Amino acid sequence: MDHAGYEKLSAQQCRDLPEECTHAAHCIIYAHNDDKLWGKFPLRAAVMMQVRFDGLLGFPGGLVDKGESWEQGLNRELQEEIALDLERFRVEEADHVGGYLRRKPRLRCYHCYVKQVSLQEFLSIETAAYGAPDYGSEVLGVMRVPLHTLEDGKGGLPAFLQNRFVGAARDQLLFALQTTGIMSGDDITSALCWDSS
Ligand SMILES: O=c1[nH]cnc2c1ncn2[C@@H]1O[C@H](COP(=O)(O)OP(=O)(O)O)[C@@H](O)[C@H]1O
Ligand SMILES: [Mn+2]
Ligand SMILES: [Mn+2]
Ligand SMILES: [Mn+2]
Repeated sequence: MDHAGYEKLSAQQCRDLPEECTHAAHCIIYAHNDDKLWGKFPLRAAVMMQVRFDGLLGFPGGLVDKGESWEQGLNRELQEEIALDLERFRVEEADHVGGYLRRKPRLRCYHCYVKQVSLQEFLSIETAAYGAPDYGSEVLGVMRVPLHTLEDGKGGLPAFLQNRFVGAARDQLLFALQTTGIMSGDDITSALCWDSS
């Protein structure tokens, strides 16, 4: 069991969930980034997160409505929240990497999708987000996750991970950073240093 009471499910296990399960789906959009902060600290990648209406950090996406497939619900939410150009960047079933299951107060699976784009495309998605229907209400800011660690061993990702995340978003971020190869397991463990200090 992951912390915060979620069970991590593989994509296949998600497909075996019972009928009564409700679903949410969120997407981790990222691009590899070879730039360096001050020519020194590799930025590694651009990974999109948002400041939500509830003050917590999360990924774009949301509840899948009745009658929608997970992908239909997610693409609708991405259009609402970041004005994603679905002609160019529609999220597909193949982008589904698994889910986080909660049994209480109701059975609900929080599906995680990961979509890689080029840095150029990422920039176009970012700028379009300010024109999204939900921008300024449900979505109060679009940001990139700092993936570097400063010399003090705390600035950058360690400090960022001290923020308040919604639901399983923090687990999903760490899972995606590792499975995409953006960061090694060791890098991630050291970024969690703050938790142990
Ligand atoms: O980024 C995320 N990762 C995992 N779960 C999330 C994330 N954002 C929100 N959730 C969870 O999913 C539920 C529905 O998501 P959201 O608040 O985005 O719905 P909406 O966009 O349809 O209003 C939230 O109540 C929260 O528990
Ligand atoms: Mn919604
Ligand atoms: Mn929404
Ligand atoms: Mn949402």
